Amino acid sequence: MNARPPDRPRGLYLLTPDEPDTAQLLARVAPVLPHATWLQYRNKRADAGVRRAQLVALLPLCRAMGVPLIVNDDWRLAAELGADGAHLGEDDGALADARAAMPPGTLLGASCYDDAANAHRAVDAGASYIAFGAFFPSPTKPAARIATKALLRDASLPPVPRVAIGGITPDNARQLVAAGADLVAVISGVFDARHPASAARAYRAAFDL
Ligand SMILES: Cc1ncc(COP(=O)(O)OP(=O)(O)O)c(N)n1
Ligand SMILES: Cc1nc(C(=O)O)sc1CCOP(=O)(O)O
Ligand SMILES: [Mg+2]
Repeated sequence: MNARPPDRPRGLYLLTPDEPDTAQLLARVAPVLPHATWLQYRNKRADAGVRRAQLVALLPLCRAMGVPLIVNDDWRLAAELGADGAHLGEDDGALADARAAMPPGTLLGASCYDDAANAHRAVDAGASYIAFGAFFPSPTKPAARIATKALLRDASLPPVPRVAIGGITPDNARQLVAAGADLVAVISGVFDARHPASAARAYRAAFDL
């Protein structure tokens, strides 16, 4: 039995592509944003100045659409710019430091990869959601560890939203939702699609939203 609290966020957790041009980034994000529950700003190639400028540009768009904006890797930048959250992986610093420094209610996500023990540690340190993956081979991160759906079904996981990531397509999303994913986190399945807005809508449909 996998009873899901009714107040948990659900749907598409969209991550931005490594787009170097800020105007182009906005042009790519704007049409898909109405279908996203959360947006994560992630750019692994841009320097600090570009990342800051891109976040400053994305914030009003997200505010206008009512979509929380979460910053990958850098909780200090998230706090400084007043973003809605930060997402930290194993190389991104201590969750407890981020939780202590960020305003109450700020979203704080933790990459837990393929291990439920990471999720317990993360929530103990202040994470407000947990992410597992990769569930399928990821075009964006081909070397990602592979996670199994049993993780999402684990009844002993802490009671916070469960995010699935890695190679998720509109077609394979339903099996993760059925296993217990509250959100599916996606880059290439939306931004490399021929019709990104249609693809984003299709993920929502996997949740019957
Ligand atoms: C929702 C979500 N889940 C996992 C990740 C991966 O974080 P990390 O392992 O730190 O890798 P990078 O994204 O920084 O390359 C994520 N960003 N978001
Ligand atoms: C950023 C990231 N983290 C992963 C993990 O397993 O922790 S997989 C991944 C890439 C997600 O992109 P796509 O939707 O294109 O596969
Ligand atoms: Mg990271």
